[in-house]
Amino acid sequence: MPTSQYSSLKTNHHTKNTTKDDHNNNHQCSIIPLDFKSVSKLPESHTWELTHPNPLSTSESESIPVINLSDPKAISLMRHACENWGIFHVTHHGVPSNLLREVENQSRRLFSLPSDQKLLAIRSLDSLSGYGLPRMSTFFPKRMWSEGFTIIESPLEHTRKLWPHDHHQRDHFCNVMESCQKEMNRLAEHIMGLMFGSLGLTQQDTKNIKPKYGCQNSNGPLQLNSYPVCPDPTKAMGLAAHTDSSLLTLLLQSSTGLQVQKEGIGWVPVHAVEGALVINVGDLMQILSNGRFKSVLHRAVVNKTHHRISTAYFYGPPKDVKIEPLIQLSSPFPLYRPTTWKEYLGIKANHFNKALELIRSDITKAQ
Ligand SMILES: C=C1C[C@]23C[C@H]1CC[C@H]2[C@@]12CCC[C@@](C)(C(=O)O1)[C@H]2[C@@H]3C(=O)O
Ligand SMILES: O=C(O)CCC(=O)C(=O)O
Ligand SMILES: [Fe+2]
Repeated sequence: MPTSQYSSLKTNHHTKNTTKDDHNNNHQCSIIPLDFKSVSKLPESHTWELTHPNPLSTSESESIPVINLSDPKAISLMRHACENWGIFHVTHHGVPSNLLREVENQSRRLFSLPSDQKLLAIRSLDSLSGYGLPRMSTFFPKRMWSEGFTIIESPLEHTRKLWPHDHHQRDHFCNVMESCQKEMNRLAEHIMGLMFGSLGLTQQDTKNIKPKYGCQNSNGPLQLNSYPVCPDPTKAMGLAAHTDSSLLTLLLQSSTGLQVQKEGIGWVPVHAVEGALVINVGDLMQILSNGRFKSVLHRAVVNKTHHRISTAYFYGPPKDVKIEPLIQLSSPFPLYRPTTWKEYLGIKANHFNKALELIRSDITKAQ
């Protein structure tokens, strides 16, 4: 197992005034998902005080843009989508549909294992990979109605624990997820190129910038999310509102459940579009574009009738690469100071939604 570039990150925001035991208990509670099959009523621990009424139904002009990547207008549509929404669908993306179907099948297979078997692959205190509740769970008093499996670089370490004897299943799962990482990485790099174009960078600028991000990270983090059928969806939360730390996130959702916050409107559903992938702008892209592209606040809701699965690929720079506002976009001054993805994940682990604010450059704080 290669040492992960993120493995030294620790979450220590909840250690104040607690003993080591409290800390471990607290952490265990915030990492171990419920055995969803064993409950028929929404437990108090999973009942959120703020109920979330159905989002506004969207009229044509308010729905998330769908961009056909083979359309010559894709670049200008992308600029509009990134400035106004921070999220869009892409079609004609080149990722084989049978691979996407198989990613979902394999993910269902993993999450339908008995709870005690899944717990063999539980994420450890100081690592990002493995089975468990979303990492941001410690920031919320209530538990989310979901479980996740995070793959950092390779799924092998954890799948060995899930399927110790079934080599065939394990190899198949790993092959499918690794192909998914490769395909998603290729697509993310293509979309990054289009985004640079849409920010007004010349082809030469793009050529100079791209090698900084590319290649080394061809198997970036993959997050499998599972949202089991919920007895009382209006009082539960699948994944609480957050932005992603990545440059871009590529999401496969085969049924609707994702919602985004739109200024002046509220929560807008991102309907599943057959064959499409959802692309959202992450915090590092907001930094790189000097605030032109907004990292979008989003959440996932649950439902009463079907077990929803989603898969997110987080595209970001290699570990030592500093991300800072592009010089071409930094007039009159850069809004953010340079940071690496690794450093930023550490800040996010401690300060969650305040992380972006914390790396605003001194010059803007002095204003
Ligand atoms: C590379 C990443 C990106 C992570 C951390 C790490 C692995 C898991 C990702 C998520 C997935 C769920 C939402 C989020 C907010 C979370 O809690 O874990 C994400 C977080 C981030 O985008 O910051
Ligand atoms: O399940 C979804 O639609 C959203 C998943 C997500 O936001 C994430 O994994 O970061
Ligand atoms: Fe997300």
